[in-house]
Amino acid sequence: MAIVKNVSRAVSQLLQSSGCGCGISTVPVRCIGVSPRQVASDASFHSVSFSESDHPRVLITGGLGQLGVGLAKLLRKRFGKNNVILSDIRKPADNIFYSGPFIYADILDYKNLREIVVNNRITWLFHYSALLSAVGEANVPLARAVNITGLHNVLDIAAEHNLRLFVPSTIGAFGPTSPRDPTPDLCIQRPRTIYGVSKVHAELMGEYYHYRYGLDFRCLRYPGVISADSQPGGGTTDYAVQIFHDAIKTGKFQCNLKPDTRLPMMYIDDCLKATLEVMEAPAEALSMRTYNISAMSFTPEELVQEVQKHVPELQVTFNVDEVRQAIADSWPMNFDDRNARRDWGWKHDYDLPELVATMFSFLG
Ligand SMILES: NC(=O)c1ccc[n+]([C@@H]2O[C@H](COP(=O)([O-])OP(=O)(O)OC[C@H]3O[C@@H](n4cnc5c(N)ncnc54)[C@H](O)[C@@H]3O)[C@@H](O)[C@H]2O)c1
Ligand SMILES: C[C@@H](O)[C@H](N)C(=O)O
Repeated sequence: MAIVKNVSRAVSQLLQSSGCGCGISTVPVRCIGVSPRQVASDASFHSVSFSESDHPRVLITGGLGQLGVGLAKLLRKRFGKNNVILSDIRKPADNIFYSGPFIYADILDYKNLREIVVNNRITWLFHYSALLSAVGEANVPLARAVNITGLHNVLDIAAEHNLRLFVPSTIGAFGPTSPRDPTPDLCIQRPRTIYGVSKVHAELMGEYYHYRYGLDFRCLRYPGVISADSQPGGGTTDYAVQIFHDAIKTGKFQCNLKPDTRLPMMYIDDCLKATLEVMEAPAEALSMRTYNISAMSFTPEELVQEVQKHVPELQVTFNVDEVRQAIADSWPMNFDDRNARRDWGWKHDYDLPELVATMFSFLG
């Protein structure tokens, strides 16, 4: 009976505690271990287990997708090649395999993931594994497993081993009842895709673990990301990458969204820069744990006009994919990222003309 009273007193203190959550590591409920995997009671609140002068030891999950290889490159430049381990369940191409440490890691295999974290003394984890919006709708059970069960494994391991954890969220975490122009950080979030639902779940679970167990959880809501040297993994914004390849290869592009569908977008370098910056930001600068980030917002029509400045002969037709269109129509048109700009100095480098010029100079 006494234990029950202590627990409920601790829980109510915890729920009443504001923003920073300092001192939560002493809350006795953590020792009792409500977490199925017994989060360690001595986990320090700001979970940096390396000294400030040391480099973090980094693991990237789902690293062979559109964003992971670029992130590994950026982090290796900053922290040293051998301090950044790229992982996935797919086989890496030769150039990736020989560019730095690569390891097999299935995020659904809790023990394997924990072993990797322990054996490699990981201190920072970037959790990129996911099924994106369009492929998620095509395979809901798999999306649920990877995006939700996988996240649970990652959260528990991160809390248990005192990791700083980055989980990307997305414009897809909003839905038709959210304000769309612009979409602020805090508003109604009722997405209608399994991808969006799993990302809202990730935001909430990460923040819950932060306040409850002191997990150093950091999250950015990415816009649609555009890159030249990596292919997107089955999202609604993929058209904005495909157009460049088709313009160069065939001079013909078939767009699967309506010409006036406005969505927030970002060049990959800005996206990865923001990711590193928020991970390096001092904890006291972060008034929130989940931030919108924004750079530009355009429609297929506007993108085509800009692309045609470089490839005037490009022929464009529209063949709307109903699933993707319905998703896009429920997403933000413009993203309000004032909090990121104020708290940790976020600033994008690429607008639409700069992005298009960069893509063409990269793709030749
Ligand atoms: N690319 C974008 O436009 C964008 C926008 C917003 C948010 N994000 C988020 O950023 C992250 C990275 O996105 P991306 O575009 O590189 O995704 P992607 O689809 O290109 O890559 C995801 C990777 O996850 C891997 N994966 C799938 N199941 C796995 C499992 N069981 N264990 C380990 N890995 C597994 C896949 O093999 C794949 O390489 C995702 O979480 C995504 O939601 C991306
Ligand atoms: C926006 C983002 O999360 C992804 N590119 C998708 O379209 O699903």
